Amino acid sequence: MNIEVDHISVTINKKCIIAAICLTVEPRQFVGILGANGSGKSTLLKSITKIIQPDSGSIRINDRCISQVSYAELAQQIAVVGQFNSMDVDYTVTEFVMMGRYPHKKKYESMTAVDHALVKQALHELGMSDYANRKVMGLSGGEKQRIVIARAIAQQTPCLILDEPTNHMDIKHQLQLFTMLKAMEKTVITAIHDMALAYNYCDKLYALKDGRLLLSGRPEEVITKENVKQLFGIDIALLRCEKENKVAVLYEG
Ligand SMILES: Nc1ncnc2c1ncn2[C@@H]1O[C@H](COP(=O)(O)OP(=O)(O)OP(=O)(O)O)[C@@H](O)[C@H]1O
Repeated sequence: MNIEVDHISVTINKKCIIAAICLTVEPRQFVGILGANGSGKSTLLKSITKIIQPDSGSIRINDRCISQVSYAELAQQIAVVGQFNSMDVDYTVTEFVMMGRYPHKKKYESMTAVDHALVKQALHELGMSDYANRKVMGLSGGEKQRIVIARAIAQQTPCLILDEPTNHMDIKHQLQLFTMLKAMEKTVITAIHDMALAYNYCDKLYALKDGRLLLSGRPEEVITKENVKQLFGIDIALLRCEKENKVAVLYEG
């Protein structure tokens, strides 16, 4: 799936939240959105998923203007993991993840063996198989986050849009999640605060500052000492681990 965001701006209560943002996402590209708290990452992602209507500019999905794509159709194309997810439901984990199959169903259409298999597979991929019959309400923060992602995976869309998906997750599950997302070869757009994950997993990064696009490019072009100072006002050092072909980011304050 390709996504083209062309000069979108969002104003809320007369305050400019994002201004003239442009973004191009190629099919199966893994794109990270960086930026300090309040820089506009969620607002940008909500605009792409039609939760917020920009005041100006346009968004095209597979060369179609998003205003012409219905919510039902959008849900078959894009699965969303929001920053805050309502989990106050009296569902089992399986019932919750099964909601990811709704966009593919007509009214009153029953779930099939294929739907059940996809839910089972998604739970397996997130390491949540043993929790299938547990109640959502009793899960820990990290476990809840993993079933929200499992629901998005079960939705079987070509594109995933995630707002800080590693929230509440321990380091092992963060790494597993990004390794899994990368291996899926879907189109992925994710807001992300962890610069090492962004550096090591993303194909392309966009960096926002005060609602404006400050930088874009490959991780090694965007995450530099100078750029991070400009974006976050902190000094970093990049440590290269040649054997693993990975980069660690040391925050120097
Ligand atoms: N409905 C709203 N009313 C007023 N201000 C809003 C509203 N929605 C967002 N904002 C403001 O817009 C700015 C950008 O918010 P947004 O959630 O997009 O930032 P973010 O980059 O995702 O931040 P974070 O890293 O903290 O999640 C913030 O200053 C926020 O307070």
